[in-house]
Amino acid sequence: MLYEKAPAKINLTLDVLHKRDDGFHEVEMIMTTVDLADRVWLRPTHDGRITIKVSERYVPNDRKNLAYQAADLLKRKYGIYEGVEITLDKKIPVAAGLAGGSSDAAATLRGLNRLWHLGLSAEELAKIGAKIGSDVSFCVHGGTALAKGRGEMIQHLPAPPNCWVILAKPAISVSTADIYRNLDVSSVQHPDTEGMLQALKNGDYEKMCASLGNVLEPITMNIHPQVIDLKEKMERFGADAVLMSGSGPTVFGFVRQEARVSRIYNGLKGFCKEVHAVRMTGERFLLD
Ligand SMILES: C[C@](O)(CO)[C@H](O)COP(=O)(O)OP(=O)(O)OC[C@H]1O[C@@H](n2ccc(N)nc2=O)[C@H](O)[C@@H]1O
Ligand SMILES: Nc1ncnc2c1ncn2[C@@H]1O[C@H](COP(=O)(O)OP(=O)(O)OP(=O)(O)O)[C@@H](O)[C@H]1O
Repeated sequence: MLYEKAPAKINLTLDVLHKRDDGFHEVEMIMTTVDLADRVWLRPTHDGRITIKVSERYVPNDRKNLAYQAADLLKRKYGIYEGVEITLDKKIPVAAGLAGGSSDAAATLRGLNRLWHLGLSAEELAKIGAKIGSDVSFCVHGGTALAKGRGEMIQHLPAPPNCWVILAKPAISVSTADIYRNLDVSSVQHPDTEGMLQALKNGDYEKMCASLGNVLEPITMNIHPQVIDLKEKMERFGADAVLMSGSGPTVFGFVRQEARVSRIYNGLKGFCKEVHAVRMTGERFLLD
């Protein structure tokens, strides 16, 4: 039995440059991993099958599961006869904008690379991962990165300055495809990606807070006003800066002062079931 950690990501910036001919959007976004992680166990079996065990009600346990797709891709590509039982212990909220499914798929790729002795590099795994979803390539590497293209072109960046991150997910589900579909590319307010790159390079907390931006935020807020409400509450409770992650609906807030963390956490817990206080790990997966 082999274990892999599958951490969530947040978007420090998310910009859309244009809509491509293949229907996807050309993005430019800065992502970083946080220490809220699913746990993935891989057990070799002799029946040649891929099986998924997961207790979360809303997570599929068949080929719709992104971890299944990851195993299936590797198995076919490298002609593996062995089977594998994949057990997912979900800690990352589902359909939250935190790349939970993508990270499970990425962890499965890293784990099966070890279990099946494939000897693939992180770059090779990330390329395979891109076939499953746009966020999988980043999740294979983890850490902090600028992602371009559909999300699969990765440039590594320094870890963000140290602070607390409060994550809060309203009890609604958001379809990423719907949000992109509702985006009018000609009218987006582009975030300050350059400012964020400088903030990371210089370890500048204030500049990081000032440079947060996500072009999908107003789209999701328009459809789900609960996200506006949550962002306002987090700001009022004392977060230094607040933004929606990915296509939402999770909202995250940065806080440096320890005393404020519990105030914000407890304040939000009153009306939001899924609240977490985490750190940005900056931890990158280096494969040998
Ligand atoms: C919102 C983000 O999570 C930010 O990190 C990603 O851009 C989306 O990543 P993801 O959920 O892995 O996305 P995918 O599963 O590849 O695509 C879901 C849907 O989102 C839309 N999509 C996604 C990525 C992209 N660059 N342009 C798009 O238009 C497409 O309609 C696609 O059918
Ligand atoms: N391993 C998995 N964990 C969670 N959901 C999964 C998984 N595999 C497939 N899914 C499906 O994917 C949908 C989106 O879940 P996920 O948690 O990956 O969304 P997300 O955090 O919004 O992802 P992203 O930020 O990449 O857009 C779920 O509703 C579920 O049906």
